[in-house]
Amino acid sequence: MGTHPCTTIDPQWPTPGQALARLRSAPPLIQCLTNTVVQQFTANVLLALGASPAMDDTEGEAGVFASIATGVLVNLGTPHAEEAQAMREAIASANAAGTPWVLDPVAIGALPVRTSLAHEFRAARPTVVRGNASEVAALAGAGAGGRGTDTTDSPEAVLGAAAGLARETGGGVAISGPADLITDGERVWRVAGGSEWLTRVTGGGCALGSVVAALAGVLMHDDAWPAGVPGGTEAGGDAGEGAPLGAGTRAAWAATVAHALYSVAAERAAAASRGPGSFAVAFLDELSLLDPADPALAHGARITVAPVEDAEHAAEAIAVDPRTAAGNPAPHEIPANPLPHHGRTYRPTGASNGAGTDPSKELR
Ligand SMILES: Nc1ncnc2c1ncn2[C@@H]1O[C@H](COP(=O)(O)OP(=O)(O)OP(=O)(O)O)[C@@H](O)[C@H]1O
Ligand SMILES: Cc1ncsc1CCO
Repeated sequence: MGTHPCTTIDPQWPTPGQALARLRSAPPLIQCLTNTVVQQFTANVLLALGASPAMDDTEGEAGVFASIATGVLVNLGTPHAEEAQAMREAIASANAAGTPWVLDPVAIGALPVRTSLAHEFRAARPTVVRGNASEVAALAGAGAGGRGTDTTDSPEAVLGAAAGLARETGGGVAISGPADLITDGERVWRVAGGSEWLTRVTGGGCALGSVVAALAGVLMHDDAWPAGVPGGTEAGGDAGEGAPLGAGTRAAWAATVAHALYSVAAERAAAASRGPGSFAVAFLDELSLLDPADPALAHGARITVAPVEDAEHAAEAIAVDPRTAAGNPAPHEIPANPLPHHGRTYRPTGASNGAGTDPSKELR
């Protein structure tokens, strides 16, 4: 490859469409130890995509289940004592089996039980950490957390901390927001698009974690993915031409693919929705209708990449909206919410581009 590996997406890496085809040809079994609020929505999201969910968070059997699962989600939204113990079992079992697992540190920062658990689990080296910007910053030791389950930071502002976290765990770190940022510690992939309606349905981020677990399960041990491509050490670093593709880089790319699939389905659902209720239903429909051959699921359709050594430079580079590039879909106009919204104007937190800075796209 003549080009610096940090600024290219290798054409040999599976596209979102190819990854989706592989997922559907052999549906991954995804164990979700997740919060009580989002269990059904999460299971439905996985089913709609083509994966097979199982919400086994029972102490004494969660570890047994993790030994046969394709991927595992550990989400700290409602971390009761028994579930916390089940999480320990599942993580130990997943690590022993080499099964990818995703940590979603929901609302950590000020809350002691989940914050302590998140740091305990971080030391077990999650394949992917997925959270909103405040959650990722808190896990990286660079922030005090958000407002409950909502972020008070932008993904761009916490990118440097996220990259440090990725280098420490040797995995990928994914930050959701108006545009999603995913890093392996060396470079950052930006996924454009999506829909603000995802923030108005509970579990928009939590279910995304399960989709990341599904794609990591499909792609981490994918034989069709060439092993010797530029860029990547064990920790995801840039080892140069011909070096083995690191686990961290694979994890970050699997997470990027998951975010791209999610983003396309959300945009299409938003176009067919009147509000959060119809959006949630349409989103499940659109996930199931995703077509692997759709040009919107090619590499360049919404994914851009930049080096992360200099986080400021990376934030600048990725601030260029790739949707203006040839072959990309026009950004979807989010319809105004026709319902009164408790007399307040909803402003997406942490917006630095796209819908977040366009007042015409506010939900009122
Ligand atoms: N302003 C926005 N515009 C478009 N998409 C958005 C916006 N904010 C978030 N999203 C999308 O919503 C999804 C969930 O991200 P979010 O940051 O809300 O997660 P979260 O806070 O962890 O969610 P939760 O804890 O409610 O499950 C992601 O797919 C993200 O891309
Ligand atoms: C609302 C809520 N409370 C704890 S977890 C959760 C789901 C969204 O994160």
